[in-house]
Amino acid sequence: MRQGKQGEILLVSSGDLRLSANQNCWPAQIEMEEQLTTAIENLGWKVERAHAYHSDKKHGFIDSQRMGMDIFRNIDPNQPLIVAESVWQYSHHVLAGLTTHKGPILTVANWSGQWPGLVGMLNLNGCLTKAQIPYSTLWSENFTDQFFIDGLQEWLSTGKVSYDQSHVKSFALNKIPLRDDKTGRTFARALKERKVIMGVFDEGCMGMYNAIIPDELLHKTGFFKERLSQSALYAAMLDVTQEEAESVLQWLLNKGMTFNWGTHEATELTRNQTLEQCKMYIAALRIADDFSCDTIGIQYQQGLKDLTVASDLVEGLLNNEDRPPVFSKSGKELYAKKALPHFNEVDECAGLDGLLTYLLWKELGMTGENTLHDIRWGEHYQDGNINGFIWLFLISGAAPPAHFINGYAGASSDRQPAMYFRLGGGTLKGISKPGFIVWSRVYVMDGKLQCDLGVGEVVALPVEETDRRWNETTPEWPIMHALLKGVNRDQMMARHKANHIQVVYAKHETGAHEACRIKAAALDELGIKVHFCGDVDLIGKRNSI
Ligand SMILES: C[C@H](O)[C@@H](O)[C@@H](O)C(=O)CO
Repeated sequence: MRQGKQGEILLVSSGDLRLSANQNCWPAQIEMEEQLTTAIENLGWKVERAHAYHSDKKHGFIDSQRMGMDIFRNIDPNQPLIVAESVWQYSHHVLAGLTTHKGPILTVANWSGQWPGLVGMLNLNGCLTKAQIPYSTLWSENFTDQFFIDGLQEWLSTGKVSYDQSHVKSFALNKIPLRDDKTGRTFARALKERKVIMGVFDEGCMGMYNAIIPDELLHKTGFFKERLSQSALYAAMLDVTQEEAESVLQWLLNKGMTFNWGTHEATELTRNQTLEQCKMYIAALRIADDFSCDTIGIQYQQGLKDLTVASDLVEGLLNNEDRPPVFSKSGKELYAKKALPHFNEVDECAGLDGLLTYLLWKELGMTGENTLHDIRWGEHYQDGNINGFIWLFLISGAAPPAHFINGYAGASSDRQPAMYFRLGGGTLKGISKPGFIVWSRVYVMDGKLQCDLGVGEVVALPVEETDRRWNETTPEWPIMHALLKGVNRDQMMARHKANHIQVVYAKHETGAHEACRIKAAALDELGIKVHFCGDVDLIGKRNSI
């Protein structure tokens, strides 16, 4: 073990498992580390990188759990340590080492949308929270702004950063109208009594320890996992006929959806890749039906990615009520006229939330199509109508067409970026329509299931601004421009315990507040500790939904 030096900060950076992603994103990491190092040195400290650049791999990320463990074995566990992120990373690469690290831990990301670095850091924060490892977290555009410097200074001198969390209100300590409370609780009691099945196609995705709900916690909510295998999904795909796949595709074409097909499999989306996705869509519904699943999650990123095309088109369709009909081998229509809520990247926290929301919204007489997005980035935006911090919610491939401006006709399928998705497959992409949403996140903290939720507004930005935001991030993925009511950027970043955020539309603003209160009561009834975030009208108009 290397003995730490006084006044020295250790720096580690976790990366992807995929060599192509690590190589592609490495220049952004170098730039970020240089800026971060300058900021730390300006405050009189030295920075020592705890692992070197690999000249053979052509990047300097930790790219496996074992590598992370070995690096942590060789450092002084009492030294202050920064995990610096500017790319999407697998948290388990560093989680093992961080579990035994005793010195102060700070996670830092650059405020950039270029690669999912903020997303990677938020995932690590969720994992550290679930693992009950103390940490602080900071973010910055160029590492010279006052918020960042003050936070860094505080961390260097006390080992902690304090945040303004005045936007958070405990559900338990606040009253909501009796009627909303009753509606939420009655719904939740019925769900818990019937019990529901969450079909998990290979648990755990890309090191997202935070996304796995321990069975002991989950069972208390009335949710139970059916552990399914992606091998079975692939086998079931082989059983789907070409005609069945063609009829799904034809249905989508009839709805006016655009497929940006080319011919070069390695870099372009092809018609064959889309048909393979249509087979996966049919196979997923058949397996879900075999096991009577109420919701399913396909992991894709490990295992299935080496065999077949991306699952995104499938995921977006499953999350939509109006979707191509699928029949069992005996001719029964499966999940007719219903969504089969899908949790991307087998994020079980999103699965619990997604199903509950879908069913509750139906009960309240609304359409409950919902999805998770990554919290990818955001910037202040101002024009004649809008003046606020507009988050860029983006997910790696799919959102339900019901969320998009012009539905299916506003949706397109673009080839998944080759550095993440070697075998291609298309996304289900569109621009989320303006309107009011309830946002939420279920997470594990202090050994308990907890949930943050609030009200937001999706805004329509001018085409050029949407395109600019897409071009600054990943233009192949679906986008939502969201304004979160009463929560500023730094409050959100300090508080949020996951890379993902769940979103569902309400009919109008008062309806969103009412639905948010009812959902909070339902979650509370399931035994989940609930926190309102930002401006949620706790008194509200009744019967506004
Ligand atoms: C393709 C990438 O790995 C994505 O899967 C990643 O950015 C995420 O979406 C993480 O939630």
